[in-house]
Amino acid sequence: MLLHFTKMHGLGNDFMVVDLVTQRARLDNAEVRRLADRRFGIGFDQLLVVEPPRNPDMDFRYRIYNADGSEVENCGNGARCFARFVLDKRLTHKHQIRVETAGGPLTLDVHNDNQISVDMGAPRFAPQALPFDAPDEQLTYRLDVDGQSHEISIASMGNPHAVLIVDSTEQAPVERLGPAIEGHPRFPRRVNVGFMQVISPGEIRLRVYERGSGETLACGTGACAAVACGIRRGLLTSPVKVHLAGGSLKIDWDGGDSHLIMTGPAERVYDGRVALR
Ligand SMILES: N[C@H](CCC[C@H](N)C(=O)O)C(=O)O
Repeated sequence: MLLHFTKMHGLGNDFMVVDLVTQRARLDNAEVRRLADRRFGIGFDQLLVVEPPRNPDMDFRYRIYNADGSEVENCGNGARCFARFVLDKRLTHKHQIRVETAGGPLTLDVHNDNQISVDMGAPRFAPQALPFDAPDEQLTYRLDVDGQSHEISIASMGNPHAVLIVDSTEQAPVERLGPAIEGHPRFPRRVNVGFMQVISPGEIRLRVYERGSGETLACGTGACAAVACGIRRGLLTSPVKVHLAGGSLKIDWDGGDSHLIMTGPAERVYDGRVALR
């Protein structure tokens, strides 16, 4: 069977996007891992799947799979590419698109200047929302990693994030601490790990070691989680510009239960077809 797909990226966080509204295919974890391989397959950080909604109030169901085959709750850069894809493929003509994800509903707004805003819902900080093993909700936690104690903040954007503050993202020990925290036993479903350098109350640099994919050039939900934790700790004030290796995002959040809005680009690279096993 030949599966049509579009290769896309959001600030270098790259995706294989598949329309399972007009196509039918079964993609199990092993097949996702094979397709994710950058030599034996197509190569991507995440696979994004467009399906008909289960909730009639929604336009689509949006499913996300990491390169390791794990299905996850949300992908922010992917949400912007999702909006661009369903319009390009004429699966909708709407410029405000409602999608259901395993992490909750998202609203995608496609602007005329090619930027796309995503209403990511309200960040959640309760440990059980991630899940994270902690007795109660705090602004920061101590986490012992390989005999060293690190201060972290946590947030859920539907998917789990740990955020560390670093003096310099360039010097941050991402290769060592990223995987050690991603698989830390206090995160039973693993965790995305953000390394945030505060430049000013309205500007940060960020690197993210992503759960199930490793360090990526950008992480949309990671940018949202880092800004939410920074605002909550009084280090940042909305709006915040987030500089990532692949480019910049704008995050607006008024705190509390208000919804966080992420704005940035989405690019199409090529259309392809791949033979499924
Ligand atoms: N690795 C993430 C999913 C992709 C998130 C990222 N690519 C984004 O743009 O939000 C997780 O396991 O929760």
